[in-house]
Amino acid sequence: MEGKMKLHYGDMTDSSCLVRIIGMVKPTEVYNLAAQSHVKVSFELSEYTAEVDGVGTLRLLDAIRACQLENSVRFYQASTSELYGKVVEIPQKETTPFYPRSPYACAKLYAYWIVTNYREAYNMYACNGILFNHESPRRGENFVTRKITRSVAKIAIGSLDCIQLGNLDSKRDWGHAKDYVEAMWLMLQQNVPQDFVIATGEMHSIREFVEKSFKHIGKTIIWEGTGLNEVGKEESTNVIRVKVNAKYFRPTEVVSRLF
Ligand SMILES: C[C@H]1O[C@H](OP(=O)(O)OP(=O)(O)OC[C@H]2O[C@@H](n3cnc4c(=O)[nH]c(N)nc43)[C@H](O)[C@@H]2O)[C@@H](O)[C@@H](O)C1=O
Repeated sequence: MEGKMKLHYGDMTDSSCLVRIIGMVKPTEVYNLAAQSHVKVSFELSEYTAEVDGVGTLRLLDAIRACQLENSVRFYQASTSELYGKVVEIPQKETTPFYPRSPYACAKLYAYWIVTNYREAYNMYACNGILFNHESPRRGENFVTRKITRSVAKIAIGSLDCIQLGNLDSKRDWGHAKDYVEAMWLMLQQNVPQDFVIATGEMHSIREFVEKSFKHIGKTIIWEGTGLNEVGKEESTNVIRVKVNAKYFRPTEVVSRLF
C-alpha cells in the first residue's frame, strides 16, 4: 500500500471539506471509521462526540449525495456493540433493541439510524457493522487492553511499579482488529446491503486480562480487599501491582454484553 496511498486533510465537522474530498477522490467504497471513540471521554466531550460521531456521519452521507455518487458508492458505518449498552436480550443479534449507556453510544445510535434511513430513502448501498471490541497493537493507549499490556511491559523492565484501573469486573468480547476489518470489507461485497453483528462469542473480565498479562511476564497476581480498596499483589514478593482508581469508573457502564 505504501506509496499508493494518498492522504487528505479532513474533518467530520467540516461539510465543505468532506464534499471537496469525495468529489475529488470519487470513491467506490467509503468506510466511516471516523469518531471520538473513547466511551469515558464521551462523558466529558459529549457535544463534540455528538458532532463528530453522529452529525459527522450525516455530513459524510450528504457529501456523497452532493457529489451524486449515492448510486455508485458502497458505504460502511462503524456501528458498535455499545448500542446494546444495558442489554435487553441475550445473545444480542441484528434485531436486538438498543439501549445506549453513554454520550458515545447515543451519538452512534443517531449514526446507525441515519445510515439505515439513507439506505431506505435513497436506495444507497449502506451497511452498519455492529462490532464488538476489536483490539491490536495499534489500539490507542488509553483503551484498557493497551493500557494493561503497556503497563505490564513497563513493570517487566522495571520502569513502572503499579497500574491504576477502573472496573475490574467489567466484561468484554475482544476480537482481533485484523479479522474485523476483513468483515467490514466483506459487508461491502454482498449483493444487497445488510447490517451485521461481529463478535467472537466469548467474554472475559478486565481482571482475567490483568492476570493473563502478568502471567506472560512470569508473575502471578493475587487479589486482596474489595471495592476501591482492592489491590492486586505479586504473589512471590507481595508488591502491589494493581490498584483501583475511581477516576476510571464511568457514570454509566454497559451492564452485560453476553453474546
Ligand atoms: C465496542 C466499543 O469498544 C471500545 O469501548 P470500551 O469497551 O469502552 O473500551 P475500553 O477499552 O475503554 O474499556 C473496556 C472496559 O474496561 C473497563 N476499564 C477498567 N479500567 C479501565 C481503564 O483504566 N481504562 C479504560 N479505558 N477502561 C477500563 C471499562 O470500564 C470498560 O468496561 C471502543 O472501541 C468503543 O469505541 C467501542 O465502540
